[in-house]
Order: sequence, then structure tokens, then C-alpha cells
Amino acid sequence: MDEVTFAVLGTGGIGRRALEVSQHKDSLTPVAACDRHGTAIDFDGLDVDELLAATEGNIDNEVASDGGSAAAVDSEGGVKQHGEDRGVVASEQARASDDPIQDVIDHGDGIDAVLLALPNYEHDFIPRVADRFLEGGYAGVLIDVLKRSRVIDMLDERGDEFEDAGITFICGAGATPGLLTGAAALAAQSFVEVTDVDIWWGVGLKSGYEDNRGTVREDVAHLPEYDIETARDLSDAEIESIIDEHDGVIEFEDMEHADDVLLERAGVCDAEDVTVGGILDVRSDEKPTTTTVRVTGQTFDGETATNTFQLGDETSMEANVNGPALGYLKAGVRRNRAGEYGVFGPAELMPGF
Ligand SMILES: NC(=O)c1ccc[n+]([C@@H]2O[C@H](COP(=O)([O-])OP(=O)(O)OC[C@H]3O[C@@H](n4cnc5c(N)ncnc54)[C@H](O)[C@@H]3O)[C@@H](O)[C@H]2O)c1
Repeated sequence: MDEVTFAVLGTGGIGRRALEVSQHKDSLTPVAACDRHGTAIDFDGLDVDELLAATEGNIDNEVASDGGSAAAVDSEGGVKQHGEDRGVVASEQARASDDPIQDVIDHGDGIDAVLLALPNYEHDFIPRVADRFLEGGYAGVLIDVLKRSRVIDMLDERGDEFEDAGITFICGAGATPGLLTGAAALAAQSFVEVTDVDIWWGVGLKSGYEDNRGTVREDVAHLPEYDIETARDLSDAEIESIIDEHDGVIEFEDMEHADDVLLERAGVCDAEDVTVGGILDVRSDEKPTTTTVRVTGQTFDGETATNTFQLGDETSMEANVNGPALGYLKAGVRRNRAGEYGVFGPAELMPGF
């Protein structure tokens, strides 16, 4: 595949690792990265080592989505700050900006794909960011790693506009949804009818809440006592005490994960036949349980069976989100270069019996 230039919106827990993982593939050149504070752009390719070293200890994880550096400077906390500069601006390649996302849109002509590693505290935030790319005349790939089912519909509503603009939008392309949704779609190929998809994940994050604030806070919103609004309002101390109450190990059942709607829109099964749950351990890198996808169905010759897919316990959350996100990003660029525009989920990029 020819060279692919890409940008990362959000250099938090996921975005920084996406930049790092991309260094292991020759065809991927990161040319832009931003957080709420500023933007780094270099069409010769960002110096990822410098950017990661400079932002280590300066990661912005403020519980906010909109607003550039002015808003960020006014706010307290949210930055694990050990130097003078906040977030990505700690890198010598970055400049402070009042509207970092607009900086990337303004340079969109030279960017094949944009990975939205942004938080999802407001369900319409990622669709609104997509609107800005539409307004800015961007024609390329947009890809997100969002989790919530309801956001997929919001993106679908924009499908015609993406097609007219020449945008290929890949949604829900992290681990779950993402890698595991694709695995379920592949496992379904043995069956003429799929009756159940059961996704059970295990994540060990020894780096804990401090380095994974967006991911952990959004997961807390899946506990029965919370939703995205109440979880958004929790202070960092309250999140820490929820973690303490669970001794660092939190179990989730019946999560609103977009694997269900993404499998339905790909024609694999009904959304209601998909269940997602898992265990998050924020005190150990070891997975508390093996991540497993079970797809049950009937074969053409009348057998009922379950195809099972498991991730190796040694694979980290960062590997399982960012490898697939970049893989799906490249799949999106292939589609975009072939003139295929609109909204695609990870299951649609697999075989479709
Ligand atoms: N699908 C999956 O398997 C999966 C797994 C893990 C995380 N995620 C999702 O990835 C997303 C990111 O998670 P995280 O842990 O990296 O979050 P994070 O809070 O660590 O990082 C978010 C980044 O977005 C930036 N940002 C926020 N608003 C911005 C704005 N207006 N302009 C520019 N930058 C802005 C922040 O500055 C920060 O750098 C979350 O939505 C999370 O749910 C998905």
C-alpha cells in the first residue's frame, strides 16, 4: 500500500499510543496531532519519540471536550503536569491553539486519514467534530474508537453528506467495538443464522486511572448506578473512591457497546442478540479474565455450534485498541482511494455471508 498520512485528534491515553504503534509500520506517517491545548503539524512526519517523551507526564485528560487552549488554561486539574507546558504543547513540535481541531481541518488536504481519539462524554461530540470536517471541505478518512451504540445512528444520519463530500467514515474501530466486532463477523461466516454473540473482555491497566482517565470514567458510566451525565460530573477523588470500593476490579454487565448495532448493520444478527460485558482491573497489568467472543448459530446442514475467538492474555488494551484502529484506518484509506464513501463499521470490512 502507498504511503498513508494521518492525524490524531486527542493525545490522551489512546492517541499517544496510536502514534507509538504507528511507528511499527513503514506505510503510516503521522503528520498532525492535537489535544485541547495545541497542535503539532509536520508533513515530513512528526518526531513521535520527541512528542511522546515531552508529553509523558503532561497528558491532558480534562473532563471536557470543547474549547481550545484558552478554555483549558482556565480550568483546574485534568493535566498530569510536571513541566511548564500543558498537554501536547510540551512538545517542541506543537504550538498552543484556541481551536486545535480547526488547525487540523485547515491542513486536511495533506492528510489521508484522521483518527478521532477523543472522549465521548457528550454523545454528539464526535458527530459534531465530523460536522466540522464536512464544513471544512475535508475529503478523506475519519475513524473513531467510540464505544456507545447510540452514536452510530448519529453518524449514519450524516451518511449522505459524507458520501457527497468524499469522506469514508469508519466508526467503532478500537478493541470492543472494533477488533472483537470484526472477529464476531468472521466467526459468523460458518452459520446461516446467528442466534447469540457474547463478548466478554478483560483489561488490566496497571497504569490505572491517572493515565487512562477517559477510558476509566466512561467505563464507570456503565455501572448500574451511573450514566454518562452522572459519571461526567464525578470528581477525580470520587472516581478513585469508586475504584477503591471495588478493590480496583470492576465488573460490567450488559454494556451499551456498539458491537450490537455494528453487527446488525452488517447483517450478522439482530442487535438484541449481542451481549457485552467484562472486567477492568486498574491495579494490575494482568488481565482479570480472558477476552473471549462466542458466536452461536446454525449451519446450513442443521448443526448448532459456537465458534470461539480469544485474545492472548499477554496482549494489552493499548495493543488491542490501536493495532486494529490503525488497521481499520488503512482499510478505510483503501476504500476512500477506490471512491467508496459513507459510514462503515468494523464488521462491514469483513467477509459478509
Ligand atoms: N473501542 C475501544 O475498544 C476503546 C478502548 C479504550 C478507549 N476507547 C475510547 O477512546 C477515547 C479516548 O480515550 P482516552 O483514554 O485516550 O481519553 P483521554 O481523556 O486520555 O484523552 C482524550 C484526549 O482528547 C483531547 N480532547 C478533548 N477535547 C478536545 C478538543 N475539543 N480538541 C482537541 N482535543 C481534545 C484531550 O485533550 C485528550 O488529549 C474514549 O472515548 C474511550 O472510550 C475506546
